[in-house]
Amino acid sequence: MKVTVIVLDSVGMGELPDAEKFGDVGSHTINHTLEKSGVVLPHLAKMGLGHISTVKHDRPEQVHGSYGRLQEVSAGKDTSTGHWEFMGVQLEHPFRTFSDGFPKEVMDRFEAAIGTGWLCNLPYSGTEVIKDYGEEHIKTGFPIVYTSADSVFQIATHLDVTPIETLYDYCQKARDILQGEYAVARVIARPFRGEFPFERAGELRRDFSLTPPRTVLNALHEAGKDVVGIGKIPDIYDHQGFTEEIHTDNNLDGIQKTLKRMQQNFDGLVFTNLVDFDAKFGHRRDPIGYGNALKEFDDHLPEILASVPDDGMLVLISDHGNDPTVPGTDHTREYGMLLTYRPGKGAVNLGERATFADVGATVAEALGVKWEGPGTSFWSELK
Ligand SMILES: O=P(O)(O)O[C@H]1O[C@H](CO)[C@@H](O)[C@H]1O
Ligand SMILES: [Mn+2]
Ligand SMILES: [Mn+2]
Repeated sequence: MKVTVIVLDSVGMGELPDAEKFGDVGSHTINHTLEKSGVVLPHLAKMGLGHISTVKHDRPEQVHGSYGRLQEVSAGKDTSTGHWEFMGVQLEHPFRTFSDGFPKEVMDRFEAAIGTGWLCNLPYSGTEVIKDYGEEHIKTGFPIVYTSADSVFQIATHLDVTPIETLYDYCQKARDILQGEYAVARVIARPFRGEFPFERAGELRRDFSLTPPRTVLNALHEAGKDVVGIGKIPDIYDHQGFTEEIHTDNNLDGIQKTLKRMQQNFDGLVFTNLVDFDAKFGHRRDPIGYGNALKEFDDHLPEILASVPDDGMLVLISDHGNDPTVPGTDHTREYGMLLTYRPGKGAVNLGERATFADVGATVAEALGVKWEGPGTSFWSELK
């Protein structure tokens, strides 16, 4: 049995009931992006996008997918929290964030471990931080450290100054330090290249995650299923539970590699993350670019649907919002997308799911694997 799950990173379906606690009242990534960009998504509409109760889009009478929206119960609105919950981990406490930068103790240990100084250590937008500190980095060779509203320790270096393997080594050293009371969800390598204002080398980005508790991916792996992670998926779960990892350079590359892998043999899960929606357009508050990226995905959807075998399943989900029309540059606390497709089966309204973990529970049941953790499977509604 072939199951494919694709995460459209940050494509939120409107504010969650607790959005106020996150300062995100009124956020609505999908509606605001479609409004601002004027883009229409005919193939996603045929899967039921406009039938999701919070979404404003055409609602064709005949849809061939099942649709709903996902509530996030974990305390957070970042990629790690969302993805871990998809696969059965509900976090009661948010990952620690460092809105004033990292404490002296941490930075002293980091400096001793890497043997050079460092720059910045503040919350920053990744494209701004290289403009403001890039030249100094080139002069001194000191890596640029920055964070955000997410639980991240990000290290930016120029490819001509710091070899990429050295940057990854800095990240591993930071990862070893940032445990226990300083346990950030991710340490992220953010290399850049070229001349001022510089360009980020997105294809060389690497995420060094905390190790998650046991997830559905471990259960699938133990049951002998194929578990193929595409894009940053294996990084997000600290490489736990995968039989295969496929790196991608951007959304289009992720779509093409997913298609290729879907068309080859496997028995289990192909699990893809498409991050450009978030990294290139959401955080950059670029609704036009965001709309075009959605259109690009929509253009390829017929080919993806045609690659789902008769007894297979496709699931499209999103891990948080990142409304490109609201102030700031951070994620927004929103419902996750839920669209599923099974060839020849009718369309079912899957309603509002109580937790992202329903996705993992459903994948496990579809593949005949026992999952003892959180989540309620909706597989019986799709059969
Ligand atoms: O501004 P850039 O570097 O894209 O960083 C963004 O990407 C990080 C990880 O997804 C987020 O925490 C946010 O800071
Ligand atoms: Mn994300
Ligand atoms: Mn992000």
